[in-house]
Amino acid sequence: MTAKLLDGNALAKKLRADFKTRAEALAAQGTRPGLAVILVGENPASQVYVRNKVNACAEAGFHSVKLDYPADAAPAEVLAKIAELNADPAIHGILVQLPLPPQFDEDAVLEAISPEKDVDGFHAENVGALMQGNPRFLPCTPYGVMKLLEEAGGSLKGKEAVVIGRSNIVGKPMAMLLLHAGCTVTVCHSQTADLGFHTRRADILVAAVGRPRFVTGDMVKPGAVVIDVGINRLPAEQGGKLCGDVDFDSVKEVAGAITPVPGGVGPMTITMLLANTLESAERAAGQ
Ligand SMILES: Nc1nc(=O)c2c([nH]1)NC[C@@H]1CN(c3ccc(C(=O)N[C@@H](CCC(=O)O)C(=O)O)cc3)C=[N+]21
Ligand SMILES: [Mg+2]
Repeated sequence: MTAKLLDGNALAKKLRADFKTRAEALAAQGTRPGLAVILVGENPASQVYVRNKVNACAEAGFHSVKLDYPADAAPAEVLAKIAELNADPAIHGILVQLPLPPQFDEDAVLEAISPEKDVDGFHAENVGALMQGNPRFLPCTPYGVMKLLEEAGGSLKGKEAVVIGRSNIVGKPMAMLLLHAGCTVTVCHSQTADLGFHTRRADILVAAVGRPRFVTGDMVKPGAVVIDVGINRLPAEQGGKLCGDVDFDSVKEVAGAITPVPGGVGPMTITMLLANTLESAERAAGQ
């Protein structure tokens, strides 16, 4: 292995210790950071993520509430709860776990969250603010990736960055953050003609495709920083374990630095959710 391992668990632990100190200081002045997480349905992966988020809050000294709805919940009921949380002074962040069941209009739900409490950064107002270079909340996964890149060291200015994936949650905001950091950014996707041509030019390569082990060593420039956003559960007959969008074994021999799965981007996503909730609470307390 030649690549340096970018350890998301270690960085998350360091950042969360600082958040805990800040949360306790804020609580001593009467404002304990509070997060509400809404989960609709019984998707087992979503249940794990939501439980991890709630546990992370408790460990950092945040208040949290978890609201569970059955898969056949009426959208109006969830929207009424969001309105209630928008007005609740003990809640500084509201997260509705995605995906939602088919009877929901996801955009309508995201727009119902107060932009001041939209700690996912998915509300149109916050997406627009990010585009303009005036962000209120950075979307947690791309925000976590920027922290990992900071940890990798070296300036981002003038670097070639390639993002594979163009989702609203990861690919698009990721490209915007890299652009703001001074990278020359290329966004690749399923219709990209010659993917390898682009990825082999990347000093920084971010994979958010949702296909297990999609990025292989031959697609990577020697010395590149490779960030794996993928979380794929392999079928039971292949061991049932988690794997990323990057073929770790071949890429680690070529890259200069690489994130593992698990233990890379995932724990940083939750960490930046805490960061946004804490920031929101600090703002609410007038700091
Ligand atoms: N409104 C909304 N906001 C989200 O931020 C959001 C969402 N919906 N829907 C689903 C995705 C996925 N996501 C993850 C968070 C943590 C890990 C994580 O902690 N992963 C661990 C492994 C966890 C495991 O064992 O399954 C790791 O990579 O080390 C993964 C994935 C947040 N998401
Ligand atoms: Mg895509």
